[in-house]
Amino acid sequence: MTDAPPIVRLTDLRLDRGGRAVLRDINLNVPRGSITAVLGPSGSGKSTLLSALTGELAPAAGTVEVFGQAVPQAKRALLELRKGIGVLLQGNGLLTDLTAAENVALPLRAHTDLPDAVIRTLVLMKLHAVGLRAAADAYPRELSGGMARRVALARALALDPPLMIYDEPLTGLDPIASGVVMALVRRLNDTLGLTSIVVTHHVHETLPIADHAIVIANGGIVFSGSPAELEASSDPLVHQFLKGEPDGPIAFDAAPRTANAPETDPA
Ligand SMILES: Nc1ncnc2c1ncn2[C@@H]1O[C@H](COP(=O)(O)OP(=O)(O)OP(=O)(O)O)[C@@H](O)[C@H]1O
Repeated sequence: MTDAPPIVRLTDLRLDRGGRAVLRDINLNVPRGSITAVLGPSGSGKSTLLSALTGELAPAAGTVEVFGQAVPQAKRALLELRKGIGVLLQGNGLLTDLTAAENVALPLRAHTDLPDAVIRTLVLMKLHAVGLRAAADAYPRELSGGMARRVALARALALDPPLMIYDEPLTGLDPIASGVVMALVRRLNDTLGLTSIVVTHHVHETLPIADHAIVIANGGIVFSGSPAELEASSDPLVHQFLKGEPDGPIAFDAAPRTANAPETDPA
């Protein structure tokens, strides 16, 4: 795992939103086969970082490489790259008037010319992988929140992407469903030979399945290491984040919104 080139490599990356730097000096290698947890408080820039991986947001400085190549700006090349990235977005995004199977089939219909029978077989395989083959003909309203999340996961896996990105996969799930989803993330990663990036503020549910963790706060990476190192860290920033304390070196919700405001000043 460590000798192979990284699936994602971020070098001296700066990302701007609304005319100001949200993240700066970001350096990160995501090794093939690993699960990396990207942690950080609300508004710290986790979604912004994901946007750079999928090419929605171009770097203001530095580079983003995925599968060994710089993320392209040209639309066609970008679409090609994105086929290799499965994204599980917050809130599932399932179409309510389609069954679970029809939802999972959507990327296959959009990106392949496979005959219906083959698509049906592939869809059932994906649903089986998330433990929901029996729910193929159910509509989203007939599924629990956790089941719907797993259908969305099957859909994200439809095109066999080597890289999976999870954006807050546990939002709205109870502790049991959360445990099921996180165990599934680990199992799919290992059995399908994937590489996974999990963006979340659900630290305690995510660390047990992660190989590597980074914490984003105050515009940069304030920790990078193993989950055990994270939990043992005595860094006040990390401590404040892990304990969810409102007062400390992380300026919660204090980022100025205007383009010209100084970036470190509390609002
Ligand atoms: N389109 C935009 N225009 C201007 N500012 C933006 C835009 N999108 C995000 N931001 C700002 O960038 C910062 C980082 O936002 P981002 O959504 O990446 O954080 P996050 O860590 O994903 O938060 P959350 O956990 O709440 O989803 C915030 O200060 C936010 O207000």
